[in-house]
Amino acid sequence: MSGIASDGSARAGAIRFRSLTLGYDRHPAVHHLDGAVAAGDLLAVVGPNGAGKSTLLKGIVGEVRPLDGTVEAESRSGTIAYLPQAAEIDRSFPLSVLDLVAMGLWRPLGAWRSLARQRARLLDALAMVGLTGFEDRPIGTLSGGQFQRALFARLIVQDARIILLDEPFTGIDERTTADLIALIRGWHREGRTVVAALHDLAQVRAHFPSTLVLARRPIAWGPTREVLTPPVLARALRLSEAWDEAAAICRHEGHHEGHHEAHHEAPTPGIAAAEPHDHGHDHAHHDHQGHGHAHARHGAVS
Ligand SMILES: Nc1ncnc2c1ncn2[C@@H]1O[C@H](COP(=O)(O)OP(=O)(O)OP(=O)(O)O)[C@@H](O)[C@H]1O
Repeated sequence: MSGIASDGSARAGAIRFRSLTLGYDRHPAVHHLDGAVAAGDLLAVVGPNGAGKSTLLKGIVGEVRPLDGTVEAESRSGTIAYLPQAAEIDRSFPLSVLDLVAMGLWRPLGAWRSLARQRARLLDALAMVGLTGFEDRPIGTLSGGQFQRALFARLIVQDARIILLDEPFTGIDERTTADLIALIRGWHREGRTVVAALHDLAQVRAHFPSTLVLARRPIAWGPTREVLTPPVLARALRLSEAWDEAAAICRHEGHHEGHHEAHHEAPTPGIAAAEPHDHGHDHAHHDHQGHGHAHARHGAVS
């Protein structure tokens, strides 16, 4: 099952990008992304610093609005669980571990209506991340690894179909990382869609069947062993370094704004390369159906 309905809309658990451009103050950070994450995929998003990985996750969850194109995921209301980068989370808030995890109970009137059942569910989640006994600890007193475990417990109780993780293991000890990877693999077995921005390529190779290599725009997308090759990674780095930070949004119609080296790169042969949409900058050949855009192989799932 691809997760994409016959009308092209995203089915439960799938995420569909159509010529998606995301950015800040009209400066694109992710440029013309086409394709789909199939329901149930376990996808790593890799790329150099500033490649747009966090921005892409924020675009999926709705925190950053598209400058152009669309992103369609199952639902924005509660069915997407999102773990931001650690640096974005305020730990000084006076909250107990149990309170933090309880924030994941987004369906208070649903299956976990009774307080006793809610509490049992929270305790189960804490047990799954190895934090039994930590319920009343203020979150400010936890170690980095313990705090990350608590955040994973919150993801567990969210019970979401789509789970987005932004560098979940950065600065986290090996033991915790191994435990959290086991949880992620469990989510994959359960058929949830997991998308994680990661820097450790060995981790990606070992645990993530699919990878999207991003350098502001998609460089390659497909089975990890096919896309995580030295030429692809070198190209991602080159394109990222060549990116013009001040580039304005490159629109389908209108004049040619935002020209930069990325648009002139030739395809890397033999990979599921997502090609630049505007070789020669001939915008007249493009339209809003995405004609003229090469699609990542993975993105062509149907
Ligand atoms: N709130 C913001 N306002 C303006 N520009 C931003 C904002 N957040 C990110 N950017 C810019 O968007 C680009 C992409 O950043 P993003 O954080 O998505 O990259 P990343 O691939 O996650 O990087 P890293 O691996 O360093 O975390 C960068 O040039 C960054 O400076």
